[in-house]
Amino acid sequence: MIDIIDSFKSSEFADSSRAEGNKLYCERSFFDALVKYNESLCYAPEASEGIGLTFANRSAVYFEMKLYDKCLKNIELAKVNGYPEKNFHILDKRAQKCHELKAEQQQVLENPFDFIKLSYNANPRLPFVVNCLELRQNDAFGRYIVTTQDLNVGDILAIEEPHFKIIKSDSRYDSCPEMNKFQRCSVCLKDDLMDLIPCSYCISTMFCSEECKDYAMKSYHNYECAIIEILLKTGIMQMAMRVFFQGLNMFNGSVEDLQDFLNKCNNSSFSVYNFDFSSSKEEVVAKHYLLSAYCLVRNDKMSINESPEKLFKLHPQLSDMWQVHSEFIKRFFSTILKLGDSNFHGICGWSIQKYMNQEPQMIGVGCYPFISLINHSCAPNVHRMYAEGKMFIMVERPIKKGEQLFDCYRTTFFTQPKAERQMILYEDYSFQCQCEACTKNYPLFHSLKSMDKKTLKWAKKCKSDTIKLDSNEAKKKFQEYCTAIQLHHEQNGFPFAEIVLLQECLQHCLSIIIKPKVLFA
Ligand SMILES: C[S@@+](CC[C@H](N)C(=O)[O-])C[C@H]1O[C@@H](n2cnc3c(N)ncnc32)[C@H](O)[C@@H]1O
Repeated sequence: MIDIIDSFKSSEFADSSRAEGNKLYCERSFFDALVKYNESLCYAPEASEGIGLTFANRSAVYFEMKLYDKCLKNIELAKVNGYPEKNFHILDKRAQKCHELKAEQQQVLENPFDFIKLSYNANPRLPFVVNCLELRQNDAFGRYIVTTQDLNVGDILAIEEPHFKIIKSDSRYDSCPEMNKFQRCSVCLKDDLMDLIPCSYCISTMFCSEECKDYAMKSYHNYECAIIEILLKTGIMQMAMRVFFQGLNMFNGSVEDLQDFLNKCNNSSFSVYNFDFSSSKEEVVAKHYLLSAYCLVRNDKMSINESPEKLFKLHPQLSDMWQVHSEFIKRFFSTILKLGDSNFHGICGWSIQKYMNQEPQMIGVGCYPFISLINHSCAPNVHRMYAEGKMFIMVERPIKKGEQLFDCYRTTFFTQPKAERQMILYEDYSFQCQCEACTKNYPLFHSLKSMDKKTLKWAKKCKSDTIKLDSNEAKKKFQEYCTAIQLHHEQNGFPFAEIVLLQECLQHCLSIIIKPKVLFA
C-alpha cells in the first residue's frame, strides 16, 4: 500500500535546514553540513533569497576542504541566485583567497576510470564490452557469455553504464542511506562531492550539472517529478515507472507509438548483441536499450502482484492514459517487473564521509543488459564492481578460449555449504545452480587444499597487509596479485586456499583504488 504524501517547497523549512547546516559547519561536521545545505536548496522556493545564502554557505565548506574550484563555482552560484549584493564583498574576499591558495595547494580529485579501462579492443557495436566475448545458449544455462581468446587475471572486460537507473533514498531498502538523494546526482549517481543543484519543482531530486538536469527533464523527470516522493518509497515499482517514463519520452509522450514500437520490434530471442550501441544518435541508442531490457525477460511463468494503477490514477498527467491504455500498461509493467528478479542490480557506491568509507553502500538500482547475460557460479572467474554508477567486470581466475564467464550473484563455495547455496539461489533467483563448485562439491575454506606452507603463509600475510595499503601501493600490489593468481592457477589448478586468499586481496586492492580519496569529517 502506498502512502500519498504531498510535499512542497517551503522557505521556512529551507531556512531551518540551512540553520542546521550552519551549526554543523561550526562544529566542522562538513559532510552533514553539506547534506543539510542540499536539503535546504531542495526545499527553497524558486528565486528565493535563501538559495543564494545556501550556495554561499556551501562555498565555505569547500573552502575549508581545500576544494577551491568547487568553492569558486558555489560563489558564482550564490551571486546569480539572490545572494544580497550588499554582501558580495564577503564572497569576493573568499574568491580572492581561493585563487591565491589554488596555485599553492588544492585537493586532487582522482578518476577511477583512469585505472579501469577495457583490456582489449572494444566490440564495435557494443563499445562498453571487449570484442573477444560472444553470446551462446544451451539447456543448462540458457544464454551465456564465452571468450574467444585466453583471458588473464586483472583483465577488464566490460564497463557498463545502465541506461535505466534510479537513485534509492530510503533506509528501509537494503540499508540505503536515507539522505542519499541529497548526496549524489540522481542522474549519473556520481557523488561529485555533493556539489549539486536542485530540481526547480520537487523537493527530492538533485543534479550534478545543468546537463544532467536537462537530460532528466527531457527523458523522465517531466513525469516523475509530480510523484517522486511516493516513488522513492516504493521498491521495484520506482524502477518500472522509470523505464515506462523513459519509454514514453522516446515517443514524445505517445503511448500508442510506444505500444506500436514494442509490438513491431520486440523479439524475445534478441539480446544486446542484436543492436548497435555505437550510434551517435541518442534517441536510437535509447530505443536499443529499451528493447534489450525488454528481451532480458525469460521467466514468463512468474506471476506479478504489483500494479501501477494507483500511481497512474493519482498522477495529474497520467490518469487519462490509464483509462484508455490500461491493458497495454499492465502488460508493460508485468514485463518490466519480471525483469527485476534477476536482471535489476542494486548499484553500490562509496560514501565520502570519513567514517562510512570502508564498505560500499546501496545507492540505486540499474538495468545492465550486457552484464545480465553472465551466469552465476559459486566459484566465479570474473568479479563485478561499481564505480560512479557504472558496473565493471574483472577477470579473477584465468579463463581459457571457449570457456564461459561466471560472476557471483550471492553465494561462494568457500563460505557456504552446498545445500545452503542451492537453497538461497533457488529462493532468490529460481534456479538450480549447476556451477563447477556445486557439481564437483568444492570444500569450505577450512577444508581447502593448500599448495605449500610457504605460499599459504605469504597469501595470509598479503591478506592482512592489504587493509593498510594506500592507493598507489594498492595499484602495485594489484599487479603482483594478478601475476601470482595467474601463475598458481596455471601450475596447480583450482580450488586452492592460496588462490582464494589472493582473490580477496585483489578485490580489496581494487576497492582501495576506486573509492573516493577526498573524505569529509
Ligand atoms: C541474469 S540471468 C543470466 C542469463 C540467462 N542465462 C539468460 O538466458 O538470460 C540469470 C538466469 O540464468 C540462469 N543461471 C544463471 N546461473 C546459473 C547456474 N549457475 N546454473 C543454472 N542456471 C543458471 C538462471 O535461469 C537464472 O535465472
